[in-house]
Amino acid sequence: METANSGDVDNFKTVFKYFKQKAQAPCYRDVIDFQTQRNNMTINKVPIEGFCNDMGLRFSKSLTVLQPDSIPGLSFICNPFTEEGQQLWSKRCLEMYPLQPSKTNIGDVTHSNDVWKNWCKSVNGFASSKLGNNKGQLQVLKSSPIWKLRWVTLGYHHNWDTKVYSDDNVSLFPPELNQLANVFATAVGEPKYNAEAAIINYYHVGSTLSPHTDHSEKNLKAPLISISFGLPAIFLIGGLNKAQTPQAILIRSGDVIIMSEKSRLSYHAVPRILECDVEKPRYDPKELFLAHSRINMNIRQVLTS
Ligand SMILES: O=C(O)CCC(=O)C(=O)O
Ligand SMILES: [Fe+2]
Repeated sequence: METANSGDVDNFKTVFKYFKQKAQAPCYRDVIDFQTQRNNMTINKVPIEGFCNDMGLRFSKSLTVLQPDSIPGLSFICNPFTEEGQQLWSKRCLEMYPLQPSKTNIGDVTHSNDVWKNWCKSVNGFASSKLGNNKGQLQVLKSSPIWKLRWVTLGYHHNWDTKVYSDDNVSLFPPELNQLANVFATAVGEPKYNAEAAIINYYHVGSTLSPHTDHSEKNLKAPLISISFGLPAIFLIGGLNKAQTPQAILIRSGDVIIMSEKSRLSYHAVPRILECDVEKPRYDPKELFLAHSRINMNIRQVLTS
């Protein structure tokens, strides 16, 4: 049986370092791509009638939930969002969720709404000056305060030092995000799911998220729901200890991962954000941000009932 600590072997770290390396591009042959691979997995078509209004979801009748045999408890939904739906949620993550009463890594600057406005002003400047050069646009993005945004917490604010959620540190969870999380929770048989906390992670090419488990929630049975937009990423998921060699999964914009049962407490990480060619300059602030970044909404239920 697996224990929480099985000696000092850290096979997770080896795989993490392999995909993180900059010296040469890793080989992606063994990375699971749910868009093209359908062997050795359960495929569930789950009815979701009555749920989809205003949520930006593509399917009005059912969701296809993929559950690979090799990762017990993990469910994957290939981008269920419309193009407009992706824009809507990305806009919320950039314009709305970083404002008070959220907490962010860039503190009070964001509270005054200046960061986003400043970025919009720069992009409007591109349009009027016809700054049609991708390199130039990326340069401006990198020097904008928005580039420093790394995380936002919603609802029960995750305390990064104590790793404890407290009733003294909680704000209203966005109801529309709870509604969206509930669609995905229902699709894996958890219709009573109540989203009470979320970490929104912002990544750029070169950013990583180290191997960890999420176990601060009082309720360790309710699934973790993870929704991503923007650049693709490699996601690693292992077992209850770091000795288990993790599997690599390709996540694209709009993809949803639900970690329940055994995978709820499994080690996971993001070793690499994949760069994409930006063919043409962008003149929309959120489109330009997303052409060079990845946003992940990581949603949790904290309480037991
Ligand atoms: O960015 C991701 O895909 C995962 C984020 C995550 O694991 C977390 O926020 O705990
Ligand atoms: Fe996590």
